[in-house]
Amino acid sequence: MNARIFIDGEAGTTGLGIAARLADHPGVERVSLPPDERKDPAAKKALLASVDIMILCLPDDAARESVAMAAALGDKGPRILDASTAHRVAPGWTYGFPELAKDQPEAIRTARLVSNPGCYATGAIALLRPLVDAGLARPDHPFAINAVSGYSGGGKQMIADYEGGGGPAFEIYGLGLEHKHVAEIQRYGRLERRPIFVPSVGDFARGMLVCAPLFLDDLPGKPKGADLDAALAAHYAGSKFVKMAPAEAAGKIEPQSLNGSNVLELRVFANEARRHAILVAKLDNLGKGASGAALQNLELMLGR
Ligand SMILES: NC(=O)C1=CN([C@@H]2O[C@H](COP(=O)(O)OP(=O)(O)OC[C@H]3O[C@@H](n4cnc5c(N)ncnc54)[C@H](OP(=O)(O)O)[C@@H]3O)[C@@H](O)[C@H]2O)C=CC1
Ligand SMILES: CC(=O)N[C@@H](CCC(=O)OP(=O)(O)O)C(=O)O
Repeated sequence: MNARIFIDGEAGTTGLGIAARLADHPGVERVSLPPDERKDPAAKKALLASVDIMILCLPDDAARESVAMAAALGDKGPRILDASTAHRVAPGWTYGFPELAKDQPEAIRTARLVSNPGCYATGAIALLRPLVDAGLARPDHPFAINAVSGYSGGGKQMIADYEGGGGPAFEIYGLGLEHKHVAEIQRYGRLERRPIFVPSVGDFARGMLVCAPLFLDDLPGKPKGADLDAALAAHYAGSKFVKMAPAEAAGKIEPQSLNGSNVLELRVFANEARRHAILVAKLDNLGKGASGAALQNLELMLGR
């Protein structure tokens, strides 16, 4: 029997991306509300009782409302995959980054409530968690992370601003040091110390780079760049979507080459003479950073 899937927020950037990925998807029947009822709580409530999995692609407050609506149905309510920030570090929710640890795919497969990771958080956790797990970085290491995203990361409003000619070529933001992704980076990166996170956005639609600079002599055992590369390679050996890539000799990297895919590439740029390294993650913010990751989680929730 086909699984009945409802995308709440299907008219938004992430929702449209998931809907496109689910078109003609085997074993899945997508159910929708008529456009004029998509924000009508009564219509939503009536639909939920007949849905197997609800995917939330909503602003945080609306996501919380939909979760409460499903919870009111008890066991008859759908399982939930939430793409918003609302539940990523909430008790009872399973973090939907299957590559986090060996047992994470099974945890996602059996969970009722799964949170889809943030786009920046995906890159940062992918780089840092294996180093902490391998003892190559202490959990209390003072990490700083900087990143750049395409403007689609800001959803419909930012897309409209940029495509209407209203966005700057480049801007750094989050300078209040309270970005919404820091909590999940800290929790799932296993970081005891809150990292400093500096995001930025550029005048291109999609694509993302997340960077973590490191002083190699500040790490336990004073590793070489190659040791960091080997630890990341060991963690992601056999992974379908997270891949190690060689650091470009030219010492530069652009953010858009993975657009349209669910691949996350990791690189270690190192200068052994200076004992400096920069870890770089590249992903499509709408792919492995949002809709692609959601599809990967949905497949696991469907037992595939
Ligand atoms: N864009 C990205 O790169 C990523 C986004 N996310 C997260 O996904 C979620 C959605 O983001 P994004 O797709 O970018 O946002 P958008 O602004 O593009 O889309 C949000 C959609 O939700 C709809 N909506 C708002 N309230 C309700 C409601 N009560 N019931 C039904 N629909 C509602 C909006 O309707 P209307 O069309 O009328 O405005 C809109 O279509 C957010 O929580 C975001 O943080 C996660 C990862 C990456
Ligand atoms: C460029 C831009 O504005 N990006 C968004 C993050 C993208 C996003 O929506 O992140 P979630 O996965 O947490 O939903 C921001 O910094 O708020």
